[in-house]
Amino acid sequence: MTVNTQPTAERPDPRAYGLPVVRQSEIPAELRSLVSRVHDLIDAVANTEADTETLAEAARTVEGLTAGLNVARRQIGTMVKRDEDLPEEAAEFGTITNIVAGDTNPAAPPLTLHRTPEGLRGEVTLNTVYQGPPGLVHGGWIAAMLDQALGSASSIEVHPGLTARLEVNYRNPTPLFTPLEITSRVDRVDGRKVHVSGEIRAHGKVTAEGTALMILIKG
Ligand SMILES: CCCCCCCCCC(=O)SCCNC(=O)CCNC(=O)[C@H](O)C(C)(C)COP(=O)(O)OP(=O)(O)OC[C@H]1O[C@@H](n2cnc3c(N)ncnc32)[C@H](O)[C@@H]1OP(=O)(O)O
Repeated sequence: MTVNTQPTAERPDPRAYGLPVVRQSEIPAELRSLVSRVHDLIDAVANTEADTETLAEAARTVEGLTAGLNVARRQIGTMVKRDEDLPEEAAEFGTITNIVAGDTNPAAPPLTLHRTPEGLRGEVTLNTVYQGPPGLVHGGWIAAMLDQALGSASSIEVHPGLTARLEVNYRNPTPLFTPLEITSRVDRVDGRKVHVSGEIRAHGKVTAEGTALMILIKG
């Protein structure tokens, strides 16, 4: 595999690295439903003031469910192939349990990013699971969402890479329970170094800006 340093339709295939690949459209509706319900469960657990009997019963139930699901576990590094009507050679991949965007991760919001003429764009609304200061998104989570958006810009528009440096400017508080717009783009490509930038906006106002240096993975 060669590493391309200019925008290209070619993508490395994770199967060449021994990583299993699941097509996004083949994730069972039952699993998507479970992920969504556990996402809500995390929020309920984080905020419950139920009585101790209810809590103890819930803990027993969840323990039993966890044991049942652990009977069959995915291989670490399992990838999901996104179905965006792209030709096979331009297919996009992501880790299926990615904490920000993973299809099967109940702890992920999840953040879905789509191509635009300017780069990538996504929308997400966060609940108290992602809370830092009262009513506001945790700063580390803001950095995580920007890392994902900036890394995806490199991956989709140039080639997959790893974040070597990430800088975040927190311009305004980022509110919970508010649609957040996340945008990112590639600014410059210099050999294996890809310079990317992006923003988070609430009600059209920038709450955080990020710039990053991605280093393209070696082929
Ligand atoms: C599948 C799709 C996924 C899309 C979304 C993903 C979003 C999430 C992204 C992440 O969170 S990645 C996880 C967090 N990042 C890491 O764990 C990376 C840890 N660091 C490393 O593994 C290596 O340091 C790294 C791969 C970044 C670079 O090591 P290499 O050995 O491949 O690169 P090398 O040291 O040869 O440097 C290549 C060039 O980059 C430059 N460089 C490397 N690290 C740098 C740095 N930190 N700052 C500035 N420049 C840097 C280096 O000077 C050199 O420049 P020149 O070509 O001009 O000589």
